[in-house]
Amino acid sequence: MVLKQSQPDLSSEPKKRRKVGFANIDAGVEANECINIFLVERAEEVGSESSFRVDPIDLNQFFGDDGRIYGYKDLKVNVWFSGISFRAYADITYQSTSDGGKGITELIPALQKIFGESLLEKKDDFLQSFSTDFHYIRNIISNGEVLYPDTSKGSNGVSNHQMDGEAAPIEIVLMRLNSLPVGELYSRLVPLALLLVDGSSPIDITDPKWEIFLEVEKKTTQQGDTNVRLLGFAVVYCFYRYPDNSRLRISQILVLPNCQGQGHGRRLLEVINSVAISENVYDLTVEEPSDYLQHVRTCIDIPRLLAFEPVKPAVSSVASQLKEGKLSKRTSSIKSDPSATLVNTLREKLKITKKQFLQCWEVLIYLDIDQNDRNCMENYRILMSERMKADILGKDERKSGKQVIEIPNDYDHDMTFVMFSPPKSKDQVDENENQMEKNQDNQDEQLSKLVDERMEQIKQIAEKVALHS
Ligand SMILES: CC(=O)SCCNC(=O)CCNC(=O)[C@H](O)C(C)(C)COP(=O)(O)OP(=O)(O)OC[C@H]1O[C@@H](n2cnc3c(N)ncnc32)[C@H](O)[C@@H]1OP(=O)(O)O
Repeated sequence: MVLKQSQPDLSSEPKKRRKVGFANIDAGVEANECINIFLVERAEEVGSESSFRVDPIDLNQFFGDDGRIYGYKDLKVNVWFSGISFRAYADITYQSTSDGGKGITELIPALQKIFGESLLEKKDDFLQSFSTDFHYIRNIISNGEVLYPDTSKGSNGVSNHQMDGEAAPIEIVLMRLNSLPVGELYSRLVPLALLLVDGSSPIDITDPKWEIFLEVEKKTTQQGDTNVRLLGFAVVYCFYRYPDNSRLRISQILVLPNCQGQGHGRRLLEVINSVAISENVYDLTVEEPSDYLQHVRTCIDIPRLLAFEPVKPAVSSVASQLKEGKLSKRTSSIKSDPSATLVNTLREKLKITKKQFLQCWEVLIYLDIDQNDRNCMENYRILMSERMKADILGKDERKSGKQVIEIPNDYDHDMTFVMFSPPKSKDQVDENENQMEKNQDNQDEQLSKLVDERMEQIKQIAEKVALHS
């Protein structure tokens, strides 16, 4: 990487600081404001700010407690990340440095927290990596197990229709992470996970239970050479389940930012679903899915559920109750959950967990009702509200006297609830009831907002599913 100005000798800095006092305290600059990350696939793109710009979740988290960089005038950091070698190079420019009371932030160690050993020091080495590592991905996947396309044409439940009409064939290859070259590849991919997956951390690649699904695009050149480009990957852990089974958990899934929204994430998920079924694991879970991943996952699961014989009549029996009468006038709520038998069957056959099935269940009911029927939609909203309230409070809320109170926080005020069981003495109960009344209006408002958000999510999924069916 290049530091366009050499750093000053800091040995005389403490004296200077005393002289300027508080008047010139350096306000610093947010890392998010002065660092740009570009994903490039050719050496010629390096240096051009019109290259593909990555939109990281939050760069500030890698720069101290306040996310700010101190001691630079007109600092600009452009990081070039290669989609071929998965190496990085940082171009750092600034007018001058001076310690304005907060020191001078060391940039390289902070960038190394993100890019690790992938961050190359010399620009020439980085530029060369485009040619030296041109077949990096091709060489690595040559030992992998090809899961897609399925040569037996759909027998594992994954359709191969995506290949039709595509300029280049797509492959999904499964590999163990504890083999040396694959582990090294994963280490080079970690920066993408750190930048794009909220709260992610690198995994222990020596554990033999980690596997990686690599999705690639293969292009044959006019000279007959095959070029392989990585589109995305998913890291999956296989847990032991007593006594003789296992569970699969998707820990990280990522499609390269310049390839997102083109169906690659969906394809990866479909292949992992099919592996879970063919290996007959107990179930397939996803570790803290992001909202968008959850959206894509539900869009995939809805058609799978609709095609599964026992689901339709079970959904219709709940939906039919929404079609008649007014739910607001009922004294008791309707039984809207699917039966335990159905939940269990779906887990056994499709490997869908109960939690995920319940998410899909609400969409399935929505799809079964007439969305132009106002009465029906009002009933559906009441049902959703009851379900969400029960979810937050727990099903035996009244029996246990559990309550939800709103707690302010620095992040998302709307979404913070704390559940507590009130104390038993009379005074305490009275005080508690006062508190409850005070909170009641606010709670109803909060719940109504949550229901609105959920209804919007459901609507979007329903529209997508209708579009793809
Ligand atoms: C456990 C974790 O790792 S959580 C973190 C997840 N990863 C990240 O957030 C990293 C950054 N994001 C990504 O890498 C990607 O965006 C992913 C992995 C989340 C999704 O992959 P993508 O390739 O972008 O998604 P893909 O193109 O396959 O699907 C996109 C669209 O197809 C729709 N779709 C997919 N399958 C279906 C289907 N069967 N029926 C209807 N719609 C469908 C989706 O709803 C979505 O539509 P929309 O965006 O227009 O609403």
